[in-house]
Amino acid sequence: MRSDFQERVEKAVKSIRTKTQAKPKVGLILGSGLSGISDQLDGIEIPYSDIDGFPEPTVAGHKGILKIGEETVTLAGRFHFYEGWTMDEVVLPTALLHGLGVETLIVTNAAGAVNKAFAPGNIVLLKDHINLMGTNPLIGPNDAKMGPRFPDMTYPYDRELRDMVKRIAPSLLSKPEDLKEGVYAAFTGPSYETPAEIKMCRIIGADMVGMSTVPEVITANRLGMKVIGISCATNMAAGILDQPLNHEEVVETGRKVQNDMVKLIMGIVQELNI
Ligand SMILES: O=P(O)(O)O[C@@H]1C[C@H](O)[C@@H](CO)O1
Ligand code: HPA
Repeated sequence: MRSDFQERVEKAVKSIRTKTQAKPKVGLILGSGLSGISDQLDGIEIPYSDIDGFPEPTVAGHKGILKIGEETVTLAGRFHFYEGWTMDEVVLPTALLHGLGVETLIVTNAAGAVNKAFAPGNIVLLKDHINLMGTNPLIGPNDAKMGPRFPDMTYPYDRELRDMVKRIAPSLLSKPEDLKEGVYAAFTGPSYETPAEIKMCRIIGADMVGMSTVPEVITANRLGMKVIGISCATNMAAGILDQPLNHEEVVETGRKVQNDMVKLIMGIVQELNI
C-alpha cells in the first residue's frame, strides 16, 4: 500500500458523506453478473464517477454504482488486478466500506468449480482461500493506524458467520442442496486457467477458482472486519468438461443464480441486523 492510501480512502468517504450520513454495518462487494443484487436492497445510488479517486470498472457485468442505505452499502462493480489497476485500487472499495463504518463484509464472486462434485449454479460458501496471485495488497509501507504489519489469517472467513449462513440457507434457497462449502484459489487472470493449473488447484485443496476476492479479504481482515465469502459457480473449471470457457457464460450463469443469491443475502443481512 502506498503511503497516501489512507488519504485516498478518506477522500472517497468524504464524497459519500456529502450525500448521506447513513452508517450501515454490512457491506457487500458484488461479483461478475451479480450487480442486479443491489436492485433488491434499499438505499441511494452513487455512481463511482461521483466518488473522489474511484476508478470506473471496465469489465462486463460490473456496473460501477455504490448503493447505500441504513442496513447495507453495496458496491456493484469491483476492480480486478488484471484490468491494470494497482493493488491499492483493487482494495480501495474494501477500505472505503471500512471507512464508512462497515463491520461485516459480504464478498461475492463468479468462479469456476474445481471440485468435480460441484455444478454450475451452486452457491459456495468460502471457508478459506489460497493466494496464487503472486502479490499481496499489503506490500508497501505499513500504516499502523490501518492494522498490523503481519495480520493473522487463521480465520479469513468468520467461523460463526459461516455457521449462521449454513443454518439459514436451506430455507432460503430454491434447492438447499445447491449450497456447498469450499476453498477459493485466486489467480490474477485475465486468461482462464489451463487444465494443468486446475489439476494443481485440486491437488493443493482448492474447490473454486477465480480472479478476485483474495486481496479484498486480506485487506478486510487486516482492517478488523468480519468476512463472509460467497462464490457463484458459473462454470466447471478448465479441462473438467471438454469445452472452452467464456465470460459471457460466466455473466449469464451469474444472472440466473441472482434470485437465490438475493434471498440468501437478504437473509444474512436480516440476521446481522438483529
Ligand atoms: O469479479 P469476479 O471475481 O466475480 O469475476 C470473475 C473473475 C473474472 O473477473 C471474470 C472471469 O469470467 O469473472
Ligand atoms: O473458471 C474460472 N476461472 C477464473 N475465474 C473465473 N470466473 C468465473 N469462472 C472462472
